[in-house]
Amino acid sequence: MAVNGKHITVLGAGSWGTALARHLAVNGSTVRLWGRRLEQIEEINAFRENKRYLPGVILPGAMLVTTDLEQALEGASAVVFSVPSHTFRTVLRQALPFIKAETLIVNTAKGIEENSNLRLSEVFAAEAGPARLEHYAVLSGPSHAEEVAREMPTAIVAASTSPHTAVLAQDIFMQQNLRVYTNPDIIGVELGGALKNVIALGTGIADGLLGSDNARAALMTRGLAEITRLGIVMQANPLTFAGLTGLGDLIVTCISRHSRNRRAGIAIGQGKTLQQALDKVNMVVEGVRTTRAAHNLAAALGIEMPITEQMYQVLFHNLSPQAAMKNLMARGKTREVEEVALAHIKWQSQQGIEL
Ligand SMILES: NC(=O)C1=CN([C@@H]2O[C@H](COP(=O)(O)OP(=O)(O)OC[C@H]3O[C@@H](n4cnc5c(N)ncnc54)[C@H](O)[C@@H]3O)[C@@H](O)[C@H]2O)C=CC1
Ligand SMILES: O=C(CO)COP(=O)(O)O
Repeated sequence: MAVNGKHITVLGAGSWGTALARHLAVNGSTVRLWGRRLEQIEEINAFRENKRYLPGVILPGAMLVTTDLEQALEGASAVVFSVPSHTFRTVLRQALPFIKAETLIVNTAKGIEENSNLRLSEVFAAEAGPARLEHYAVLSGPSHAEEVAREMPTAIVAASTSPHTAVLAQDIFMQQNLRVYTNPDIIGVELGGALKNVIALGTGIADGLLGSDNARAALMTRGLAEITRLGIVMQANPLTFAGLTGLGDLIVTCISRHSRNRRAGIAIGQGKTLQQALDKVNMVVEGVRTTRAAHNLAAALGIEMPITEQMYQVLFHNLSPQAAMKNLMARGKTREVEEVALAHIKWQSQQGIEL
């Protein structure tokens, strides 16, 4: 069943939900946007603009914007979740009674659930039942809301364990200024999208502290190496981390002025506390919770993630950014790519790919 041109509901009226709702409406779908805060929804309806989260972007007049979840979801042929990852389980639970079993679900949040350390597709399977994963896709990649809403050329990925579902998600978002690729590796796509935020907080801290291009490049590249190391053990395809949802998103988040994670990191690097940095950004900074989850996952799986470890100490145990940088530079000698290359070969043989 094609979805394009039908009713699509976007849950979450923050910057990403608002930008995607606009995009889908411009792309020819009938769109409803749901947000939980009445005051904010009334303001969007009055001005056709989300002044707090996406100022300067005017929304199409025909789009229904509401706080009524049942009204938003009635008859929806696709539901796009654009809420922060730590609220995904709660919003999903509230929404599921109004969503038919065969409805396409697209999750755009980037995070790992704290405490359970579950990827969000695992949270979905736990709440909706594993059979519905067949209708579940993840949309991820380098895509700041501020630019997608202004139709800047952007390339992203729709990932699903079902090739048919990945193509359905690809079809509803694909447009002349938004190229959507498919990828069956949902594990790698979810991990790349979540873990790049930890590294972007780190490069932000280094930017705030030192303003060094060399340090930023070192953290990005070695950050990708440790993301890949964890991903391989979690059964991701190592090549996914070299793609849009890995390297691509890491680049944009570590260099963009729009990045919340980068901006929070810069504030910390300049001497602000974590709370002061979060107050300054005043939007969701996913990398903070993800740092804790990644730290716990790495410990549970016995994976070395030195940058994540230092980030964990800075964010939650008052280690100074200076000391964290010193600790990273003082690590013992090691090799660059051999372990990742060996893990890739092992992964290929596990998948039955002939070498
Ligand atoms: N902003 C961007 O450019 C992009 C964001 N994302 C991801 O999308 C997700 C949402 O991020 P943003 O829209 O940027 O966040 P945001 O900070 O702009 O907005 C968050 C929205 O979620 C709402 N919210 C908070 N708690 C809620 C709850 N319990 N129930 C319902 N709504 C709740 C807030 O009221 C607000 O409308 C995050 O996981 C982010 O990583 C992904 C790609 C791009
Ligand atoms: O994921 C994003 C861009 O692809 C958004 O990153 P920030 O949350 O750091 O703004």
